[in-house]
Amino acid sequence: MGNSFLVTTAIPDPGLQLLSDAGRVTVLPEPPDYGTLAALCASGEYDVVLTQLRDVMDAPLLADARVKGVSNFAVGYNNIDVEAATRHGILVGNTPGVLTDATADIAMLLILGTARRVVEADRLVRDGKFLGWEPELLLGRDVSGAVLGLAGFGRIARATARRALGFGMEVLFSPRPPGDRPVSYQELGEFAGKVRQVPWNELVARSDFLSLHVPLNDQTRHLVDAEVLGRMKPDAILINTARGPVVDESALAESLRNGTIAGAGLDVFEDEPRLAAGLAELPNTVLLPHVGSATVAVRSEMARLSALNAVAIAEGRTPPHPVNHLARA
Ligand SMILES: NC(=O)C1=CN([C@@H]2O[C@H](COP(=O)(O)OP(=O)(O)OC[C@H]3O[C@@H](n4cnc5c(N)ncnc54)[C@H](O)[C@@H]3O)[C@@H](O)[C@H]2O)C=CC1
Ligand SMILES: O=CC(=O)O
Repeated sequence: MGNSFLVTTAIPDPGLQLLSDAGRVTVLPEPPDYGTLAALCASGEYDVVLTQLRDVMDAPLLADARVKGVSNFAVGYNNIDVEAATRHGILVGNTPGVLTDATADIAMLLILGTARRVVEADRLVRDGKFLGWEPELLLGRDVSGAVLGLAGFGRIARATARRALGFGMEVLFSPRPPGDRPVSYQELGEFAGKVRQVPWNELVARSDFLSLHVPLNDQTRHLVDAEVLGRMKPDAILINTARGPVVDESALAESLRNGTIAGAGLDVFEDEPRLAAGLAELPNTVLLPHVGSATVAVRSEMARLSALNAVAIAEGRTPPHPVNHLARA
């Protein structure tokens, strides 16, 4: 019972129970700012810190941290400098898989919601402006037959492809944009013959819906910038459930304003919780507050995985979902 865990924000059951079965647990009353988190990590009082994706664990913080590990309550770990963690002998864990379907549901919801103008339609009814069926009221666009372009072809992209095929969409993908990586027939698995790999430039030019499913890192930051937006079809819609900074959000707002592209469905923002100037006023957007994994069952599974990672690290074992590996002494 010598283990000690720092939890930066309370997590659902059974996470805290699993941690307290294995040691002493400190849950911070409110999300810590950078300085507070750095001081707590440097205090030597905690074996493992259980972080949220807004907790910045950068190289200077990790250099001074006296912890064995960081367990991130998320599959994405762009908030952690993993290279620095490895250098300082700090293990990192994440929560892959359990949130794949829920996040793909949100990608599909954004595709349907932008295509069928759901926010505008809802507002019209609530504003008392629905005066009865009209032949040309709020005409949207068809999803069936439209081309869905997937940037990335990992877990969430594949789950989105599965849904899109069910809706009769044509699915193209580019596995590691902006570069290329051939995906073998074998690797395509259930998708062989159903989806097609194309180079990034072709994906951008051909997609009616371009949906982003890459992690945020140095190669993917601003993957979609003004130049890429300018090469999309004027009636195309951008969907982002990955990370905000994968898109240059100011350039996106401008492109939506001036009709370079037709719409955007966003679950993530470049500087959360702030939005780029003007984005919230644009009617051709569906904007969600980063709720890709937000179901009761999924958050509970994420809590379980992040706690299991934390306990394993504290006890000197390899976590069930490691992001890095340390060289053996
Ligand atoms: N909106 C939300 O609430 C959620 C957002 N996410 C985001 O979705 C991302 C994808 O999650 P998964 O599909 O589970 O990940 P994954 O690791 O299964 O798939 C990532 C894909 O991106 C590709 N990729 C392209 N460029 C890359 C690069 N430069 N470096 C590394 N990989 C590159 C990989 O090859 C792979 O096909 C997460 O990293 C996270 O940022 C994940 C869960 C919920
Ligand atoms: O954005 C959420 C994640 O799990 O990553």
